[in-house]
Amino acid sequence: MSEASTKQAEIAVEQQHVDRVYARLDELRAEAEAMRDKSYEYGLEATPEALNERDVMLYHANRTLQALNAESEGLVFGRLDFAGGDAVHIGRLGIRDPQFDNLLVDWRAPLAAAFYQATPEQPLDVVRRRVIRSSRERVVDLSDDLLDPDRAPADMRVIGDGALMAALTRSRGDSMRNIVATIQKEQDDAIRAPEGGVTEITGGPGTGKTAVALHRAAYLLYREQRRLGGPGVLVVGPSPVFMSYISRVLPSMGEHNVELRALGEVLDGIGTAKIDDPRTAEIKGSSRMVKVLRRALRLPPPDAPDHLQMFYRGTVLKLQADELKRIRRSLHNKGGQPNRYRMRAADALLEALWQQAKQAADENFQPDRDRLITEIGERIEFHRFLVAWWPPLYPMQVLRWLSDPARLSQAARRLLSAEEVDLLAKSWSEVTEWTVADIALIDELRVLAGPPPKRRRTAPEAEQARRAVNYDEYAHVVVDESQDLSPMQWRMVGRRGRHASWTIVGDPVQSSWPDPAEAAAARQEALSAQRTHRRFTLRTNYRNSAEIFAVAADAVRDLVPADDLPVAVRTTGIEPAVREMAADELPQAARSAAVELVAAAEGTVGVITTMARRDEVREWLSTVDGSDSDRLRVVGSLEAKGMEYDAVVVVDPDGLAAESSTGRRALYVALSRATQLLTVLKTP
Ligand SMILES: Nc1ncnc2c1ncn2[C@@H]1O[C@H](COP(=O)(O)OP(=O)(O)OP(=O)(O)O)[C@@H](O)[C@H]1O
Repeated sequence: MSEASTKQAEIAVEQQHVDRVYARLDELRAEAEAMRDKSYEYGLEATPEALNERDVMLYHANRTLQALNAESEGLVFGRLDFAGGDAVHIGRLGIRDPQFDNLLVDWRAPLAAAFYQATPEQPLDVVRRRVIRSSRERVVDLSDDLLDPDRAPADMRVIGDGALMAALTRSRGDSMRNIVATIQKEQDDAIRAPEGGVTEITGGPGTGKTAVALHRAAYLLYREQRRLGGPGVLVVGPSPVFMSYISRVLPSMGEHNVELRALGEVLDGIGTAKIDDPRTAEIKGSSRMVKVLRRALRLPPPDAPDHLQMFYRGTVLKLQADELKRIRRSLHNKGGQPNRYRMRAADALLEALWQQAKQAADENFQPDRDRLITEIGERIEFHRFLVAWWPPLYPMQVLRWLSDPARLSQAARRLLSAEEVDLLAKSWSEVTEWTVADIALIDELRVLAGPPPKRRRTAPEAEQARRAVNYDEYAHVVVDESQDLSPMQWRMVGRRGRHASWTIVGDPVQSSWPDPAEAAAARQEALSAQRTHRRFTLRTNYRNSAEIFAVAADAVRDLVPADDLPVAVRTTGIEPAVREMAADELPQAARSAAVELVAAAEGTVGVITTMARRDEVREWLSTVDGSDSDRLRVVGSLEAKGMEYDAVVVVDPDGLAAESSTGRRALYVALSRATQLLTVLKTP
């Protein structure tokens, strides 16, 4: 038989199995729907037991339907043939036939582990590993690894090789795909690591850290459903664009129960993608800000009255500015959250008024302590004073007050330089939208100030149905691009995972945080409750062609040990184009490069430039064909974090390298985003 017809014959064999799986899937879907309908009938009987049973049925029916309805593309993607002659098919979920025999083994089940772990050196009883590629319900391609030729039966057919290479060469779409069919052993070790403690995964660009982190989340949800399912899993990443890029991976594996949040969206109720200039972001992210904010909360509010005067039974009682200051100080010195001791503040003022009254006592004025406290405490003008002098503190308002440089200088004494105070005050004086770095500060203030009185009561049932605002009981937290979290962001994320186990993914070489030691200390504090710490390093770059990665690596080669750079496995024979031109020719050159790459590449084209010039470059390209489609995107270097495009134009690499103290690393990130084609446009 020719090679092509052998392949067609094997495809037909697999197609038969895939058809059985889809037929069974239809049956199971019908069963789940019937169960859901039945659960509604139970509800009509309305005894507590019936309601309880209905909830359990409904929960199971909905979960099953959700899993069955998850994108069914590539449902069956693998097969293992064992030495004894048995074979199993591996897929995105587990499916049994009516006799309860395996039709499809979930990739996360122990039986499927060999699909990822078996190697020719350690075949784990596997003779042949087969990757099956489908388009909808049709099998279109196969690729085999013969792991143990000595034990293969004589008639075993082995088709092609290189499922991984084929997967890597395909153009990428708008969103990240799941990689279940081609997960590599070093990646699988990290995915299947035990749940508890901290699992840290490092590796250079394109080594699959994000893919691994997401597959690990899916794996843990499957294996530890009881522990993780209720409290939930939080995945934190750099930007909303990135979150949307990765958002389909988990649902495509049937997992919907995961909260994905960009760093600017961790706090409930506000979301932002706006990024400060590097210097301002650096100050806002520094752990010095904890003390600055603590002090800011101790300052009197901007319009606080500077004295309190009350007429009481013909006598004037007056608390002067110094006395009010002393009372404020002693209240704060007790520690704790100011919003929680508004009553204590009232008591302290009333006590001070009583001391005045006591001193003013004579034969005509014989005040009684309890009476005075009750009478003045109930007066409307006393309440008005209290609200102005010790108002409820709302985090965003407190931050906005710091746009006054005098006030900020007071809070930042000996912590921030005059230049730093100016930069911060300026950034907050122009606030139309908060920045990503502000969110961590607002969250810190929220915790330091304590909850302000509730403005509106929500109905108790509604409260129960939703997770609490700023929920912090996640059972597992995944942090992606962790090298870029500032100390303040570590505090914010750490707060949400106090009872959680962690998966932390990053690459120190790509870090844009200028003080790694400070960030490491904050991270250690966030994870201080964890005793187990396991590390995995991924060394193969699956994204870039070797030609592209060689150019990217040049940007940092003298900054880091060679061992910290991954190895790109795929060669294309296409060298990146590096073009030099006069500054005034740059707009036209950028347009031409974008047009060329849109025509040459099948998928997405990213144009990456400095944060400062991204709007300008967007303007240059606004007339290019495809600029209004999703295929062509212009982003600043920080917005490119974690992203990938089939073709990339890097505009002004020297500007990128000079834009901040970690600019060279930002350039490394920009140059390592392309899967197929890279064009670099330099000016002298
Ligand atoms: N085993 C694999 N099989 C197929 N594709 C893979 C595999 N591992 C990684 N990839 C692909 O390689 C690309 C890079 O993966 P990913 O974005 O997870 O890398 P990363 O380490 O997070 O990169 P960066 O640090 O640059 O953000 C993705 O397109 C991913 O789908």
